[in-house]
Amino acid sequence: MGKSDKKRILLKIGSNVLTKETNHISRGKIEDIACQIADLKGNYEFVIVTSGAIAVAKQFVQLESNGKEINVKQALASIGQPHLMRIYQESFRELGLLTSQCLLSYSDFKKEESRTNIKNTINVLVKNSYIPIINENDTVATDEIKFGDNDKLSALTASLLNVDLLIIATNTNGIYTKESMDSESAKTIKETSDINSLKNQIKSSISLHGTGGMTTKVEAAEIAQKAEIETWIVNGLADNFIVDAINKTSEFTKIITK
Ligand SMILES: Nc1ncnc2c1ncn2[C@@H]1O[C@H](COP(=O)(O)OP(=O)(O)O)[C@@H](O)[C@H]1O
Ligand SMILES: N[C@@H](CCC(=O)OP(=O)(O)O)C(=O)O
Repeated sequence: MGKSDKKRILLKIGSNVLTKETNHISRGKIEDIACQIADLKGNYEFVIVTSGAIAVAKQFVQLESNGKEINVKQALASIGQPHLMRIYQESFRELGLLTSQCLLSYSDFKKEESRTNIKNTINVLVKNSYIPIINENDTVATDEIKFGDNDKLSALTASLLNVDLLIIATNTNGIYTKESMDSESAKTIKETSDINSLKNQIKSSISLHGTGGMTTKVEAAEIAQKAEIETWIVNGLADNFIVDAINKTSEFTKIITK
């Protein structure tokens, strides 16, 4: 089953966007995303990779540890994921948008049969107007929680589905030049195809709920570029950030194909 005439966007939403940099998941942000998808659905179809399961659980539970931090995070993800999906489902349904959940792990991308199944399942969902909402299967995926690889997951999914565009929503106006990053007027790198030059601009800082920082986003862009997919790194904290990026009325980083 092939793609429709609509442009397919893989939208990755980071924990900081979903919490609007607080300790609580923001229903308002999820509603903002739903509104934009409803506005754009005539011309675009969306597949979402969302973080936030751990962040949503942390807001109402503290777990006794068995000594390994990673197991606590996995347990938190297991508690938070159904809550996260409930908020997506309720907010999207208000606007007539249908949602579904897919939990994936890296090993799934290594097996040809699993790759085919992921592709076919998502194509059936999208063809039937369901928006697949993907997260890492954190119960089995320890590396993901350690390295913040929902960025990588989004790039692998984008490549597998051969989407037209990968949008990574984070808490900055894209990638800033290294020297301007901590100043009042951080300067966004607007467009480049040069991944190595971007790697030189990265600082080691990571935001409140984030995991991989900008490093994993640039690595994701590299994976997408190899699959000839353009990546946009946009500020998901702003209202209407997808529509504004498409209309070129916001500042963000475009990593174009070679
Ligand atoms: N050159 C750069 N430009 C912008 N942000 C950068 C840069 N280098 C490092 N960062 C850090 O990357 C963070 C975004 O990644 P992360 O905290 O993992 O968020 P997310 O939850 O969206 O994945 C920014 O808040 C910033 O601290
Ligand atoms: N699977 C985890 C994702 C953690 C993660 O990668 O976070 P982020 O760096 O905000 O994309 C969760 O849902 O909490």
